[in-house]
Amino acid sequence: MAQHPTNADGLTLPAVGLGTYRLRGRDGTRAVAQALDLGYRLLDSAVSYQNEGTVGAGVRASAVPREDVVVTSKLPGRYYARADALATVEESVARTGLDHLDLYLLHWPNPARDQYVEAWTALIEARERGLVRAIGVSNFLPEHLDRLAAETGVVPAVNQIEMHPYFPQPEQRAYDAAHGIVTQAWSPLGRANEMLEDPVLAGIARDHDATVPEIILAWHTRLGVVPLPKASSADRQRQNLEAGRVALTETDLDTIAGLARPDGRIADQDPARYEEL
Ligand SMILES: NC(=O)C1=CN([C@@H]2O[C@H](COP(=O)(O)OP(=O)(O)OC[C@H]3O[C@@H](n4cnc5c(N)ncnc54)[C@H](OP(=O)(O)O)[C@@H]3O)[C@@H](O)[C@H]2O)C=CC1
Ligand SMILES: O=C(O)C(=O)[C@@H](O)[C@H](O)C(=O)CO
Repeated sequence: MAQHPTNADGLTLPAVGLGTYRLRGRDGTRAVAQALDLGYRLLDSAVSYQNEGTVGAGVRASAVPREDVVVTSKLPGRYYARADALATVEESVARTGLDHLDLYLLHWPNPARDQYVEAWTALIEARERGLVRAIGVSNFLPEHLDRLAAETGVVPAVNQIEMHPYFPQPEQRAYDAAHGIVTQAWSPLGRANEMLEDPVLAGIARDHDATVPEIILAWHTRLGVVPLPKASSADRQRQNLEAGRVALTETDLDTIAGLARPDGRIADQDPARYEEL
């Protein structure tokens, strides 16, 4: 499977990860363990998903060695004060039942509260203490990333953003690439909205004898982005993991670029204004 080496944190990410929003409880644990046994090596959780325990249990239940798995969680904005942030990272580690987490992200910049630099310094400390191996952010815009670099000198390893054919985010991706930040895509399948019925994508899928989700995830991979599709069943998990086998043409890429919509977000969550605590 293709690898996307990140910056100085030294983490190596696989081409596709597993989203876990709404995977909870015993079914969630089974879905996570099944995904690992099918070949997934990157799991995306968050304090807000209330499933770090489920994800950790899935890691322990699978046959895959712990050190081969990149387990991710995210810090919610209500814990951005330094002491809260460090205690929350410790709680995340404890909830997973693992020795450490591999990647920990600030979930949203929440710029009106102006606490994300303080939270970032806490994540730097958490990394120094060995609680997490690598640190990054999610939903950060260039102005937020510029501040982290200017005020702490530490550039995030990862920026996890909404990205799918209706909202392809070329400027943010270019910024991330120019600064050595790996872009991960959340809701890469548009959370199974009408995009999965898009006639243009369906046409490309027919040309490649593939499904629309495979075309979409192959597009992410081709653009150097790590998509994090959430899927429960083995069939969908396998399909998504293997999507990179589809070799899109330059014409396909141009056609998909034409699907971008000015209001293409799946919800009203512009990180310049949106707050999630
Ligand atoms: N950082 C952030 O702010 C955010 C991060 N995320 C992360 O990104 C992950 C993915 O985003 P999410 O919002 O879950 O949405 P996705 O775009 O991953 O879509 C998930 C939906 O697509 C369905 N699906 C998955 N694979 C297929 C397939 N091959 N064919 C048909 N349908 C399919 C799933 O079905 P089923 O339910 O049957 O599995 C589910 O209904 C999250 O789980 C979370 O980890 C998400 C939102 C915000
Ligand atoms: O799922 C996440 O990671 C989020 O950040 C949430 O905002 C999610 O996108 C959502 O829809 C909450 O209503």
